[in-house]
Amino acid sequence: MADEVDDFNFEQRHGKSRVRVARVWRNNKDGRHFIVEWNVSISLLSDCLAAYVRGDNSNIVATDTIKNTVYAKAKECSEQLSVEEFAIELAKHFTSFYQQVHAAIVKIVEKPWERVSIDGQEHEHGFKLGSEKHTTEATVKKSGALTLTSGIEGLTLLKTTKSGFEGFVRDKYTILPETRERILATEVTASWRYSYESVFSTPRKPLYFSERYLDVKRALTETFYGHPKEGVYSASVQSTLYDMAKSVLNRIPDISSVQLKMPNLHFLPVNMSNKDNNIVKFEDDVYLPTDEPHGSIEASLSRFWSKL
Ligand SMILES: O=c1[nH]c(=O)c2[nH]c(=O)[nH]c2[nH]1
Repeated sequence: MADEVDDFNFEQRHGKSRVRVARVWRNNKDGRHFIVEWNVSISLLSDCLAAYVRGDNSNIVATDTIKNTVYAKAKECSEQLSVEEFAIELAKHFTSFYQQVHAAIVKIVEKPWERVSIDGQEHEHGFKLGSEKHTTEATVKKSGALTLTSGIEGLTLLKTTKSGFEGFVRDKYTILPETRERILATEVTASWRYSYESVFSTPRKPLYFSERYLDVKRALTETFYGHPKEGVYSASVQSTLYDMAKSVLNRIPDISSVQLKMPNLHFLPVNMSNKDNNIVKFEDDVYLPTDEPHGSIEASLSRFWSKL
């Protein structure tokens, strides 16, 4: 919200951050339970200039009310839904219920609770925490205009071979030897934008976006590792990142752009000797793992003809 006030430009938003909610659905027919745990942050763009410049709160939706709405809407969701659908539902509520709210931005991070299996049998109500997190951000305007992005945080991948780095710039400060044999490890942060531009045009299929999330994760990991036996050679983090981004856009038609951040988590060869002995001679076996410092490599890829 940009306003002109006292000869200044003024922009403001308010909301509630890190509202934590868990929702359980119980299937009384087969006894299976489902749980999600969400950390919700909401920002409202609203006409409430008077609160800032005159101490007049008459247009303010209290951030406490914003927080309560998260629990009320979670209660209302009688069927299991994706984190994206919940974000859109919340944002729609704020923009349609309050005349002074022009737009709502809802960000959610989902904790990766996964059903456990005991002796190969899926447990009805037992869950353990997985690793990577599913994120989303929905922005909804009063008109129903939507921008929807989703993401993965903390997808940590490693392969012990089929990676190298050669042919890079060599100058008076370069020490790094060229190699066709190294460990490749990274912690992927991905975000992608869906092409739906209105809350009225999103797919109605239950858990549609949860399925797309799994598709993206599969595209990223399969491309990183390659075939289970042969693998695939990586000439650099850059080249693997590009292949991963491309596979997301090639496999999932309703994603219009994807951004990947892939730090290069180094595994340094260990060579140790003193004046008498070679204690450890590196033979692609003993490494010093380190994440500090790490290479930082990021890029985004979008379709030419996406409606962005
Ligand atoms: O895959 C890599 N990309 C780089 O840009 C780089 N730089 C570096 O020192 N090692 C690597 N590895």
